[in-house]
Amino acid sequence: MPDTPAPAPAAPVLLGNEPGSFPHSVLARRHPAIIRQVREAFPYGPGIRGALDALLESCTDGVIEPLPAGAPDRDRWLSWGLGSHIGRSWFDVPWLWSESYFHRRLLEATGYFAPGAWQGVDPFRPTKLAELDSAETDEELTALDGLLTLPADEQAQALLHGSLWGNRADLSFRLSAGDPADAAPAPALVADDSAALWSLLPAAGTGTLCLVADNAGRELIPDLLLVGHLLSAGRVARAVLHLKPHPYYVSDATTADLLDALRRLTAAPGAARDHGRRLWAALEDGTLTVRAHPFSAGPLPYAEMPGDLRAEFAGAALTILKGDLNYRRLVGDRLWPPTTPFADVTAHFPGPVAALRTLKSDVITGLDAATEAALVAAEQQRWRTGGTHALIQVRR
Ligand SMILES: O=P(O)(O)OC[C@@]1(O)O[C@H](CO)[C@@H](O)[C@@H]1O
Repeated sequence: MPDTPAPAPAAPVLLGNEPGSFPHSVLARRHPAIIRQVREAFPYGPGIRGALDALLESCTDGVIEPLPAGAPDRDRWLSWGLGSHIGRSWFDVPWLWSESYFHRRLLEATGYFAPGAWQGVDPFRPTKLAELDSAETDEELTALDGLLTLPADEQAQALLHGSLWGNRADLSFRLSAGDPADAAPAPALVADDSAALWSLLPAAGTGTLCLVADNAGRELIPDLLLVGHLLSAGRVARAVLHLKPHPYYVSDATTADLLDALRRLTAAPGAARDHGRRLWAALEDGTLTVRAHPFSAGPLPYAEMPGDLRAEFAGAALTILKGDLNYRRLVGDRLWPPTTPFADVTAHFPGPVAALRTLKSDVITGLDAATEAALVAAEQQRWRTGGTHALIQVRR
């Protein structure tokens, strides 16, 4: 008999086929709303409008269809399971897969991948730029001046929280989220391993930080500020920023969004401009590098990441995964009992890993029983999806 008990069986993978569930509402309501938003973003001609209508029909009442024969990433999607999902309802395959393929098909419909006039045009750019140019962004940048007088540790903690709560700025989420006035009372932070996080980023650190970004605009800016601070404070020697290779989940950050954010910072007054200039210089001298790995916009959990990405994360002093979707991919997009240890479900990850996430889907692990009970008592299960709670979880 083995000394250690067998690991608990994995929890069920989330599907979108249960009416009334959050995943079902995303497929049935949020995706059609995203198609409507894209239809209005640009004066697309009849061909693209027709393709968007066809996608709407397919994703609500139809089945998953193959990619066109000439699609540049057709083989990659086949290796990600497309072959076994063709002909099935979007609601009956893993929710994570279904959402990811929806966003891939949406870009296809706008002509993003095919040679032609619309190739490479991000249908979400107008909303991303509006957010970047907003008065809220001005306020957040101005607030940086006030940080300068704080002791270094407090600055670091404030920038960590800025990056964490920046994850609320998710444009797809706003298409279906309730009024912020519905926001629930505390505990806002349902898990806080920030002490463990800082212990992995000591002063005079010689390691590399990987930050896997989530949304552009008001999330990417605080992510950049955090990365810039960790570099200039000497907690890491190098940083790698992982972005999406193409527009994804409405507001996910691409290289173009990084450049927009840097322009915004360097054009701002005060401390924001200094941060922007330091980040610019770090990119130029290679202490900050950027990746856009295809797997970052893939439909699979991180347990199935390819070897090159695994090797990169294995070599990092810490990998920070931002946002709800990265969390789902990290822990497997399963309906775990909330007290399932975070260390158990992230044991597959090749190096120290931290999740910074506001809660916007049912998936959750690593809560203590008292916290779960308090959340359920206050809000039933709404705390899981409302975006009003957040977590910092770390596995060394
Ligand atoms: O990863 P993010 O930007 O924090 O959140 C992505 C998100 O809005 O999309 C999914 C539903 O489409 C949910 O998991 C989550 O609410």
